[in-house]
Amino acid sequence: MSTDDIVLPIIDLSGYLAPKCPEDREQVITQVRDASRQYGFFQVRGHGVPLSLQQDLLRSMNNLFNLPKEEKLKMSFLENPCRRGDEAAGMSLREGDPLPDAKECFYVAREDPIVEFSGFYGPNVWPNLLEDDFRSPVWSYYEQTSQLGKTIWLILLQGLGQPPALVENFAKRPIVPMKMIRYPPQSATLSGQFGIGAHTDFGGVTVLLQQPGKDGLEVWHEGREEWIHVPALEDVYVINCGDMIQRWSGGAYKSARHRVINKADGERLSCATFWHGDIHATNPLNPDDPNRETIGQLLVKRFRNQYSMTKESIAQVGVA
Ligand SMILES: O=C(O)CCC(=O)C(=O)O
Ligand SMILES: [Fe+2]
Repeated sequence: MSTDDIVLPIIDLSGYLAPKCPEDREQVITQVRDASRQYGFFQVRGHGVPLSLQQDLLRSMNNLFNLPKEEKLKMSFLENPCRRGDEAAGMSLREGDPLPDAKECFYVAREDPIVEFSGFYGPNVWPNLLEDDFRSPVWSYYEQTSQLGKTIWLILLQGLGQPPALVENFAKRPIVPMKMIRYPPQSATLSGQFGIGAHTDFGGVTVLLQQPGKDGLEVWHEGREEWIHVPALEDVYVINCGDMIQRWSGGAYKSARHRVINKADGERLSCATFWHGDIHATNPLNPDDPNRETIGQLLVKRFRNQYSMTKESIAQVGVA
């Protein structure tokens, strides 16, 4: 069952990005803090990512996903040392779910010339498409949503009374994977199969674009024990906090469970930019936290079974 009577707040970020008076910023900081406390999720407009770029991204995603299967297989993320590239439909099975997700995905992340730290840094793979049909718009979009992710971190820090300067160390060489997703029509999925099954996001801030008009995202509301339906609105981003933020904020900010059941007639596209932080960074939400666990260590713990990591590369990240 999902409910339509709770609406996730829509926060206008222009009050933070281009304040007319100091109170404008304070107001956004308070709104973001309250929503992250209550839901772990909120929506934003006035975010600074041009609508035309969002549209270019969606077009580029169609160009990619419409390539022949064999072409996509050549870019399989399973063969890539940095887990960049293509994840075919039906590859992702969460513990406890009877069936794998119906979605297919393509991953890009920050571009570094050599593979380092178990592949958390390294080069991307790009499909054989004209520059303007994929790489160029996707990269501009990546950069813009990375910037937005960093801004949200900044607001979250300030919401807990931390100085904004803390974000700089945290953002030195941020790990920011981006996942482009295509969901098949619900009629093409098996009974009991989700677009993406219920999960929390692992890390920091997620900046999610839903293809306008293609509803499907639902967020779990603990108090009501109901799924909140999040409509796919044009030029509105969905933002949520991952497990790392919940842990580092001492539970002040929630990492809420969510899932996708494609409610659109046809396919549905979405794109998630996951802004984690520098691999060596520790808790910026509470610099006095006695636990000095780094982002790299948390990432290894979570993904060591999925990535093919050698002992040496794990040691590099600083995990025994
Ligand atoms: O496609 C969506 O709306 C949500 C995707 C998501 O939750 C994820 O990729 O972690
Ligand atoms: Fe998610």
